[in-house]
Amino acid sequence: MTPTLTISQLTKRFQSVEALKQVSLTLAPGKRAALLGHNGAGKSTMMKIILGLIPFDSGEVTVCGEAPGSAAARMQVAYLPENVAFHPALTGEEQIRHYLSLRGENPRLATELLARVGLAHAARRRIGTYSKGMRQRVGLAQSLIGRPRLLVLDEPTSGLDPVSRRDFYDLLDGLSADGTAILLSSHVLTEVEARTDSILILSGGQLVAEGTLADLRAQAALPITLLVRPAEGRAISLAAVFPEATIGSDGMLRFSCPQADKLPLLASITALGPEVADLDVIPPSLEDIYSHFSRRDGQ
Ligand SMILES: Nc1ncnc2c1ncn2[C@@H]1O[C@H](COP(=O)(O)OP(=O)(O)OP(=O)(O)O)[C@@H](O)[C@H]1O
Repeated sequence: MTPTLTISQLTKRFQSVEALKQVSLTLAPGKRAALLGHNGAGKSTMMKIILGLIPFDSGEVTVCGEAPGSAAARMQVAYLPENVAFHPALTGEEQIRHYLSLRGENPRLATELLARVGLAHAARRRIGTYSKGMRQRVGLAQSLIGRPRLLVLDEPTSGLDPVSRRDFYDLLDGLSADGTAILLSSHVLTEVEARTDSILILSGGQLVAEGTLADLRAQAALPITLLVRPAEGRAISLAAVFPEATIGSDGMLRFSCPQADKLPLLASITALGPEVADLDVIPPSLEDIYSHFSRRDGQ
């Protein structure tokens, strides 16, 4: 299948700053990728290059096989900025009708687009009366004009409450099921963990990690944590058996062990039978994994 987005050995400099260094990635139709990275990692620069807003120094970028910024590529790509601004006096319907007309499409499609993003009930209300989540939906409806094959979303859920976030990702699921590829940046690691197909981590302009969360977890090989609750009155005797564990103020024994040692350690803990009241296995969180990769080049 031809990738929707291909980036190969992309490098971009701003005077002395190397904002992107030899970045390569592909995004297939219908795939949702999350772009993570510290402030200044190069996320916006990459998005601007994909949209054709700024030139790059070397490498290759194609959007549906076309050069970014070309008329053919622009027909296939849509962008939702983080803080999308609309004229407050326009209704949602007027806003979308206007942009449909600019794009040479039938303005009547506005009703369908607004219904698609769950705004049918408010289509004739002024945008000035909308909540932030509703404005994001207008932005998404606007970005769907012309059925783009690639959606570039800059922190699309920032400022949204958990329910609005979930609804927003539900919308993206529907679009990706229709074959739209989605590249979104976010700082909310837990939501991208559950709602995207792959995670891309930029650090200092380099793509330092790429894959599913399971891939990244395996690559990072971070230790897992085991939390053991001793049975009543057994904390001291249990701690004596496992000097490597630390005892928290809550009386729990905490183990940090490499993945490879997990099963043997579990076996030795469960072998103690009634000495142990409960046990939790806590894998490294996405934050742990993200920090691991982000720090690799000393950031
Ligand atoms: N027009 C510019 N002129 C000079 N330097 C720039 C310009 N645009 C970006 N940079 C630099 O390029 C690097 C990458 O910036 P970029 O905006 O892509 O980061 P980002 O990952 O989007 O950060 P944030 O999360 O803060 O938005 C930074 O060091 C930034 O200062």
